[in-house]
Amino acid sequence: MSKSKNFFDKLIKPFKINSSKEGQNEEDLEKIAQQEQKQFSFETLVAATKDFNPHHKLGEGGFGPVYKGKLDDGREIAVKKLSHSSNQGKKEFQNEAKLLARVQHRNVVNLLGYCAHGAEKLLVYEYVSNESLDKLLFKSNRKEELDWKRRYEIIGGVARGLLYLHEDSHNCIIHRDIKASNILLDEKWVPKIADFGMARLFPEDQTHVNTRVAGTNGYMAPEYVMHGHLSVKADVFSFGVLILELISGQRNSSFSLHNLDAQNLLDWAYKLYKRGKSLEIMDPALAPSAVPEQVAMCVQLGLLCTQSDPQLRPTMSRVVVLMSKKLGNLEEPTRPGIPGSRYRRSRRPPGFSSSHGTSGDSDSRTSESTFTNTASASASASTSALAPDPHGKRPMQG
Ligand SMILES: Nc1ncnc2c1ncn2[C@@H]1O[C@H](COP(=O)(O)OP(=O)(O)OP(=O)(O)O)[C@@H](O)[C@H]1O
Repeated sequence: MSKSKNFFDKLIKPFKINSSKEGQNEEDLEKIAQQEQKQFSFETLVAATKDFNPHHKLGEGGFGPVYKGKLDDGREIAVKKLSHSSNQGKKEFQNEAKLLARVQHRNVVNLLGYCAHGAEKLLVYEYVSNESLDKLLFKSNRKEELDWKRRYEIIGGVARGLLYLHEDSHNCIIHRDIKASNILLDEKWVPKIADFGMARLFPEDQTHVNTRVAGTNGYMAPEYVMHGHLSVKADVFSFGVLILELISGQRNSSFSLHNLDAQNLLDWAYKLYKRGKSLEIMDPALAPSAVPEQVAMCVQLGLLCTQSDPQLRPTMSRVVVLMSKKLGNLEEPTRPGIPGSRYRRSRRPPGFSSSHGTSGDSDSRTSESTFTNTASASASASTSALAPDPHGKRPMQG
């Protein structure tokens, strides 16, 4: 072989496809293309979860069971098997999931991809290792681990995640179900908002109002419960409830303090605030770590976010600005709205019963009985001029 031929061969070697490896390369390209599409094969998910082994089950929410899994490349994942109640077609599901997989933020659980296999629809999320906030805040004896610094950072992180969903993601996403159990914490206690975009994956059809995605006890903005008015301000309200829960360590939906002249957590916070005693709302577990000025500012912020009039509530961008500012510049909150409870699809005849109070209901999905005008409110949420997009894609204009 001549010198120049040798030189030429060396030059093109990296670009040459060895015929014996040609098939392999094609496979690799296919794999890359699949990853780009964010599509997972069903077999991959079966292998990752050991055939959806019950031991791998992390829990079961309103949309179906969630399994922990491990991909071949070592990544840990959480696979949500959507229950068959989603009546969305395969193509539509794939399109929506593909869009949602583009939503990427440090404070939002990353949707790695999806899988549509026969009737099965699955979502593949990054695995978030440190429990959901409700388990730490309300249920465990690990409450002390949530010192003030962590709680303050959680408030800030959720605010930034929501701001991203409302204003900075490709399509504006109204979450509709901000609550402690939808905030997951990673190993560094970074909060991540879970379950965003579910309204897009469980669309309402002509005959059914999918009230599952409508919200949860004690977190729902009154105008949404009563009149079906859906806007980003409904999320702001739920965020405000979350702030007050983080400070008090009390669940709003099951708030009870004897001898207190208050109907619910928000009412109690407002009364204390008016008397200049905001700090009395504080979870005793916070006593050693609290920074009083920050706690007082956050109580005020929680109250601003839960004001009855949605117009008066700050946008999430304002919340983020307020949190980064020097303390003491907040406006006076007006009276909080009465939070509503979840309402669900019901087979009962209209007018059977009505309740949307906050008393005694827990955050679990057992309150099937709540129904009536609120269901029609949800229906109007999908047609209301204030809610131009029933799937929570766009915020209320103006
Ligand atoms: N990405 C994830 N990483 C780790 N655990 C997760 C992840 N997603 C969900 N989980 C866990 O799986 C369980 C079920 O979650 P899911 O979001 O389906 O329901 P939920 O939050 O309990 O209720 P809801 O449907 O009302 O939101 C919960 O314990 C949750 O903490």
